[in-house]
Amino acid sequence: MPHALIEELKGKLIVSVQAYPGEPLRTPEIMAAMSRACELGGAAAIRCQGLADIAAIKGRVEVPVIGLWKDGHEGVYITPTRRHALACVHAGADIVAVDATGRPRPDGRPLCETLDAIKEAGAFAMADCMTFEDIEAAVDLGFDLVSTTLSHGVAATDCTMADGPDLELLRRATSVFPDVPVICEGRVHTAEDARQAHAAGAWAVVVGTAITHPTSITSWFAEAMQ
Ligand SMILES: CC(=O)N[C@H](C=O)[C@@H](O)[C@H](O)[C@H](O)COP(=O)(O)O
Repeated sequence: MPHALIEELKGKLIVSVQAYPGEPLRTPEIMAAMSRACELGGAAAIRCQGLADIAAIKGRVEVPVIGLWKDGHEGVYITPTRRHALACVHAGADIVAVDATGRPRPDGRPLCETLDAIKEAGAFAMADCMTFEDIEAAVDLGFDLVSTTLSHGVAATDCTMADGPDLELLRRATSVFPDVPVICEGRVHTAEDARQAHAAGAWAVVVGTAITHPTSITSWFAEAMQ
């Protein structure tokens, strides 16, 4: 039986509030204001990037904060080491999201060390996965939540509105692990995508770009009028 904080997320929408390096909205104050706006709209948790954003958002919303730290942009870059994960906990993350793929980690240390450190620090751990095998391994290790986050392997901002979530991976994971909180994340671009992910058994659905990345959303509309 998952902890009450994870249980509270069941059937809910989580919003990912992130701006990328060099973008106009990339300041903690703006990310915190946007997070509060999403909370008012019904977000059951906020997923966010970077220590300053985690701290600012934690101070602004009541709902749980899923924190991560992106360091680099190739290979394992989402909370790549134990040090990054502990810093996210200390910044205020209730749940820490980490890259849980089998790819080499920058410090050469095993993923289980990061997981243990998060748990010892009193937080929960979310496994950002690429494949079904990643999900299996993360369940075996004892992650509190597993997610389809990395299944497409391309930057969220490089997608078009027509790209949808990986429902096939989601369905396989929820049928093999019916008791594990499996999160659908990545390319949930429409309310219909979210409905389908929910119907496919997602414990919760994370929406980022389609709610909180106005540059991408604007380009989708502009391109539709070409
Ligand atoms: C692949 C990667 O680095 N994903 C990141 C993880 O935090 C974010 O850039 C995404 O916005 C997030 O996963 C939500 O996905 P979408 O923006 O597609 O709703």
